[in-house]
Parts: sequence; structure tokens; C-alpha cells
Amino acid sequence: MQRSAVALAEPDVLRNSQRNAGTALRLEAFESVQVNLSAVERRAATLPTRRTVKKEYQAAWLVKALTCIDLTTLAGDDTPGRVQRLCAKAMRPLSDALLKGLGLEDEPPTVGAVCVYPTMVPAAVKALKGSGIPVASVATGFPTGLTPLPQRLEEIRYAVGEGAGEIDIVINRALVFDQEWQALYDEVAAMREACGEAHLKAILATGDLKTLRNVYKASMVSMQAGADFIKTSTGKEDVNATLPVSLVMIRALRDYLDETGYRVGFKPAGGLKTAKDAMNWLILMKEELGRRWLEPDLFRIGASSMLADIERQLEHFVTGRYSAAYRHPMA
Ligand SMILES: O=C[C@H](O)COP(=O)(O)O
Repeated sequence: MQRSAVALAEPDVLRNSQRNAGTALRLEAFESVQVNLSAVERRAATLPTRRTVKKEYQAAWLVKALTCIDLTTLAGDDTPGRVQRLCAKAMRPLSDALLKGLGLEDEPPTVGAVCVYPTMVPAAVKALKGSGIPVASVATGFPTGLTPLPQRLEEIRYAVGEGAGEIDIVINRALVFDQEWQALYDEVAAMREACGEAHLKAILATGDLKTLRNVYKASMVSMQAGADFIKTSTGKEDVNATLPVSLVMIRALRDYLDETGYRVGFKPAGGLKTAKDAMNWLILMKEELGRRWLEPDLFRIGASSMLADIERQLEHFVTGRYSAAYRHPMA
């Protein structure tokens, strides 16, 4: 399957608010790429030290991070009741006292989306009705992607039909190991088509991909096939989101923007639990891509437990005291 090629834009013509339409598969955009592992690791290690953000600035950054969280539950024992409680948290993540202390009573922030398994989509859609918060659903045989393609596509159609506005697909890792770029492109393009108006986030499962070159190539193929976001991990791999892997994906986002004029979103996910993690990834985005990529339409953090630590840090900012983590249940 070949998506219709879009004319490549002049680099300075930015399709800011336009959804990534994809391009034809263009091997020349990534086939000969080299990634210098030690340079990537060095740059990633210095990034968190590049900005010192304290006090009210830190509080503002943490509120920004909160608005970018895909508040997630992807557990075998998920129930509609748990999803309902998570959605209540998503709509009102900060207590009245915290909102008052932060001066946000008039515009209380909400998270970016709630992310659940397909069968939990109806419960999430019902609970979030009228809030404007989108429901994201993992699909396509999450977390491995090892079911037949027609079933994976049907899963997308099911979740979209139940009201999911965003679909987090997983790519077929074997196609990356075998460098089967046309096949990977075709699968992701078919998934994008099955999504219709729903936005597609392509999970690369970078912990499985073996090399940073593979991470760059899989990022490019996913974007060329029309992904609205590229996402690091499912949260189920042995190694999930890391700064070096994120840096490589972000350079791919930058190169894709230069080549096509499309801004594609980025979602680190898996193992991100602390306010410090949130700060590190915000700094990475700001340093590498600039202010525009700090909005929820281009940046999400996939996390099941980070919100609690953000709340604790904001509480410390407002009251000068830390509360115990158990006082911030998610669902
Ligand atoms: O997509 C989101 C991830 O599955 C969440 O992973 P986590 O439970 O390690 O935060």
C-alpha cells in the first residue's frame, strides 16, 4: 500500500495546526543514518542540568506537565469502576486547596487524556462526558502487536466506534529487526486509515529495538505512514522511556519537520513516575524542539503514577510540607 505522496514543503512553510498527512515511504530519509551512541548519551546526560527551575517557575512547569499527562491504567485487573475513579482524577487532578494556593481556581487544569484498554473505552467515555478530555485506547494486540493484522485493525475500529479519540498502536518489532520498511509502513498506514479522525500514536517499544539506528528508522517510517505521535514504550518492556532514546526520536521529529513541514507529537511512556522525570522531559523538549512542543497537542507523558508525585511537589510549594504518597491515590 502506498499513501499518496504529499509534495514536500519548503522547510520554512510550517503546517502548524495541520495533522500529519504522511508521505510516500522515503527510504533515503533514514536508510544511511548513523547514530553516535556515546554522543547521544553525553548529550542526554547533560540535558537535565541545562536549566535550574525553582519555586514558582518549577510549580508552573509541573502544572504544564500535568496537562500533558495521558493518565493511564493498563492492568489485567482493570474494571469500569477503577476507570471511573481514574477519570474523576483526570478531570480534577488538584484539590481545591492546591488550586487556591496556586491561584488556579478560575482555570483548574486537567490531564491531557485518559488511556485505557479497548474494553474500558465505554466506561471512560461515559465518565469523561462533557469534560473535553479525550479517551485514548491502546490497540493492535497491545503490548506485543503479535496478532493477525485484520484483528489488529478491527480492534482499532472497535475502540474508535466506542468513542476513543486517540489510538496508541504498537508496531511489529520483527519488521524492524528484518528491516522490512515497506511492510512496516503498510501496516502503520492501514492503522492510520482504520483510525479515521482519531489520532494515532505509534508505540515503537524502543526497549525491544536493539539499536538507536533502529529507533530512528522506525520513528521515520511511522511518521511517513501518517502517525500523529511517536511514543517510546508500552510500559511493559524491560527498558521503557529513557532520555537517550527520546533524544534520537526527537531528532527524527526535527528532521521530519524540516523535510515535510509537519509537526508530529512525542510521547515518552513507561516507568516515568516522578516530578523530576516530568521536569527532565520538559527540558528535553524545550531545548531540542522549542516552546511549541510543550503543548498537549504535541507532547504527552504516558504515566500511571506520576501525577501523585507532581501533586506532592505542588503541595510542598504551596504549604512547605510534603504529604505521604498514599494520600494521593489515582483510582
Ligand atoms: O502508556 C503508558 C504506559 O503504559 C504507562 O506506564 P507506567 O505504568 O510505567 O507509568
